[in-house]
Amino acid sequence: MKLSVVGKHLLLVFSWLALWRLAVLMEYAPHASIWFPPAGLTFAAFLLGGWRVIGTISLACILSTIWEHHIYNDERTLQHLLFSGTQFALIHSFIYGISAHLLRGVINRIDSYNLYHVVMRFMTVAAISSLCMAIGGVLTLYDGLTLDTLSQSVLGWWIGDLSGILVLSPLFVAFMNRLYPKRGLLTALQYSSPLHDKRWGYGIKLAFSTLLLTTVVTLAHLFNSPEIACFVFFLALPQMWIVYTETPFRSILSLALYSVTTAALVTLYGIDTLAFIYQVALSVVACCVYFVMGVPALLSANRELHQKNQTDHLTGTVTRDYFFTLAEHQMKQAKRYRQAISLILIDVDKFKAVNDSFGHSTGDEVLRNIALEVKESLRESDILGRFGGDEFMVMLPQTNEDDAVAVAEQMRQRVERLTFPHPALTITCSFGVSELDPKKPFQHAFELADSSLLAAKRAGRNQTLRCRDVASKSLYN
Ligand SMILES: Nc1nc2c(ncn2[C@@H]2O[C@H](COP(=O)(O)OP(=O)(O)OP(=O)(O)O)[C@@H](O)[C@H]2O)c(=O)[nH]1
Repeated sequence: MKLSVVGKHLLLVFSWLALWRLAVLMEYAPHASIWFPPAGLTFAAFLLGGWRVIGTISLACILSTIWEHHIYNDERTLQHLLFSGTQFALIHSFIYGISAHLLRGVINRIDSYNLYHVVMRFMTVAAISSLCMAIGGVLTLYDGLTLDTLSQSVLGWWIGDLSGILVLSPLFVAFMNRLYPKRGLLTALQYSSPLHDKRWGYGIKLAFSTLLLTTVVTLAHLFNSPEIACFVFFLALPQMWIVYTETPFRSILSLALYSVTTAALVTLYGIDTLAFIYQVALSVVACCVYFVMGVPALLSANRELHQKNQTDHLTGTVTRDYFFTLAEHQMKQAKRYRQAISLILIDVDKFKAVNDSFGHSTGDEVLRNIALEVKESLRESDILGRFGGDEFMVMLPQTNEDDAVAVAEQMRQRVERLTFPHPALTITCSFGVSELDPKKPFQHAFELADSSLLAAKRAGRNQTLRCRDVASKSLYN
C-alpha cells in the first residue's frame, strides 16, 4: 500500500483515536480500563518512526482530551481542555518517545541469539516508562499525590499502560513492518506468513484458549471469587503452547486476542473488584510469551550451530573434531563386540599445484568431487571426515585391514578416473591404511595410517599402502 507522508501521519492519528475510543468503550468504571491500547501504538510508532511522530502523537493526545470532554460531558472550558491535552501530550510523547529511543538500536539488530536480551530490555523499559507515565499523569490530573491516589489511580494507570505496551506494541510493530517492509525490522523472527498454512490448527488453539479464559472469568464473576479469577495466570500455558508451535506473528496475534477478550469480558460483567487481577495477569502472560518466544529461536540456532560444528561446509563430510568423537564411539563398539575396525587416510597429490595452476575455486571443486567419489565406495555405517586442507579420513567399522585396502584401492581408481572441465587437470590421491587395535588408543592407529600415507607419497604417490607394505619396502625414514 502506497501512502503519502501526510497520509501515514493521518492514519496514525485515526488509529490512535480509534484505539483510545476502544479503551473508553471497554472501561469497567469511568476512566478505568484494564488496558490502554494507544500506549502500545505510541510505543510502536516511536520505535519505527523515531521523533518524527512526536507531533502526530501529541495531536492525537490533544484530540482525545477534547473527545473525552464530549463523552463525559465535564465542565471544562476549551482553554482548559487545550491546556490539559497539551500536558497529557507532552508527558505521553516524551516518556514513550525516550523509552522507545532506548530500544531502537537493539531492536534493529534482533536475532535468535540476542532475543532474550532484547526481551528483557523491552520489558524493563515498558515497566519503567509506564510507571513514569502513570505518576506524571496522576500528578497533572489530580492536585498532589496522596497515598489514596497512588494506590487507586497510579497502579491502575501503570498496569493499564504496561499491558497496552507489552501486549500490543509488538503486534503494531509487526503490522507496520508489513506495511513498510523496507525497514527490514525483526526479520530474524520471521514476521511473515506462516510456512505451513494450517489455519484450522491455529484456529483450534485460539478457540481453546479463548474458551478457557471465558470460563474462568465467567465463573469468577458468578461466584464473585478472586481465587477463581487467579486461574487466569494459568492461561499463560495455552499461550506458551501457541508460541512453541506457531510463528511469532501468530503468537503475538493470539496474545492480542487474549487481551481483547479479557477487556471485553471485564466490561461485559462490570467486575471492577477483580479487574486488577486481570490487568496484572495480562502483563504476566505477555512476559511469559516473550520469554518462551526465545526458546524455539534458540533451539533452531543451536541446531544450526551443531550442524556447522559437525559438517565441513565445503565437502559436506564430517569435521575433524566430530570425526574423532565418532571414532572413539566406534572403537568402543569394536572392542565390546570384538570386531575389526580400520582407518584410511587420504591426501590429494600435488594439490598445491592444482590451486596454483587452475585457481582456488577449481581446487575447491576438486575437493568436493573427491569427497563425492570416495563416498561412492562407502557403506552407510562408514564415516568420512575432512582432516583439513586436502586430507580426508575414513573410518570403516567391521572391516579388517585387507578389506580396507581393497576399499582404498577402489577409491583411488575412482578418483584417478575423475574428469574436469579443464582437460589438463587430472587428480590422484595417496592412501594410508591401518587396522585399529581396540586395546590401544585411536591415536596409535592414526599414526600408523599417517606413516603409511607418508610412505605412499614417498613411493611416488597415487598408491595405497599399509604398515605391513611399508615395513617390507623399508619406506620409513
Ligand atoms: N582450494 C583449496 N585449497 C586448499 C584448501 N585447504 C588447503 N588448501 C591448499 O591445499 C594445499 C595442500 O598442499 P600440501 O598438502 O601441503 O601439498 P601438496 O601440494 O598436496 O603435495 P603432496 O601432498 O606432497 O602431494 C595447500 O596449497 C593449501 O593452500 C581448501 O579448502 N581449498
